[in-house]
Amino acid sequence: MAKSIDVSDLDIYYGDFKAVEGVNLTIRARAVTAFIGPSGCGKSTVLRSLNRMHEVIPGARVEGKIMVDGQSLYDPSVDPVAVRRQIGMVFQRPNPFPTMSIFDNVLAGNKLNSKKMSKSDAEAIVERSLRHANLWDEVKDRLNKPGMSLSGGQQQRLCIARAIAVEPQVLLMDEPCSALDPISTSAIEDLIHELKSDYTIVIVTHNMQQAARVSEYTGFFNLRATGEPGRLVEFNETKKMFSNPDREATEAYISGRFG
Ligand SMILES: Nc1ncnc2c1ncn2[C@@H]1O[C@H](COP(=O)(O)OP(=O)(O)OP(=O)(O)O)[C@@H](O)[C@H]1O
Repeated sequence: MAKSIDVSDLDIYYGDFKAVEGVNLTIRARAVTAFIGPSGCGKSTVLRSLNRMHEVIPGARVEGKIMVDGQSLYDPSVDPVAVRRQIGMVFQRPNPFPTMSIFDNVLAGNKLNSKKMSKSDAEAIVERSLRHANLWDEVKDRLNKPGMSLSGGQQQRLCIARAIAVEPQVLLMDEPCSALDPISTSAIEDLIHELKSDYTIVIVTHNMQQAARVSEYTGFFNLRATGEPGRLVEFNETKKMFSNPDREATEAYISGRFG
């Protein structure tokens, strides 16, 4: 089941440094939400706070509230490892486990979660996840070859297969195409379109055309000045954001007048 996420009054710190201030937004289930904005405005920081990846950095902490389908993500009773299984992350650079086969890479998350499974269950999960990631036809005859033997675009789809093999409800993507060529980028964008019928997707991208192509909602983050915390300047439907944004600063950024 895809989930919605409600963020209120979110401040995020690295030690004493307040990196992000006062973020309020709702991420809809079964839709793609894009985060855009200039470098250093806190897009990745906010993204990482959505599955508690942020807190693995020493000194990093969050204030405010993040509710996932009505449950507080930062409640002391919530297990961060379980959160990261429900809310998966795909990173900028494809990061398959270098010593593992394609088959084992897909199952890596399931094994970490120490689910015992039969060979036939494992095969079914691998096939389903690779099909879902639009990679099955390209790799089905070489599942025992190393994950690293694939092209960059295939490796990124392998990482997406690994993320969805544990059946998360939300997929967070931090610039998933920035290390890929245009053809692989287009394959990932097609995949994002297909995945949104099952998942809630949040994508950080520097590419505004990509945000316009793949998302239904867009958040524009910005900094008032260097050293100030990042803020969410505007959150809107993507169509409106790119045609008639509410804020002057959004218009300036989208039209290339800064950033
Ligand atoms: N691990 C960290 N420790 C300390 N400060 C950090 C850390 N990661 C990010 N920051 C700081 O937090 C602020 C927001 O960074 P973040 O990476 O979230 O921005 P971003 O909008 O995703 O940038 P980019 O588009 O360049 O990736 C920046 O000032 C950055 O230097």
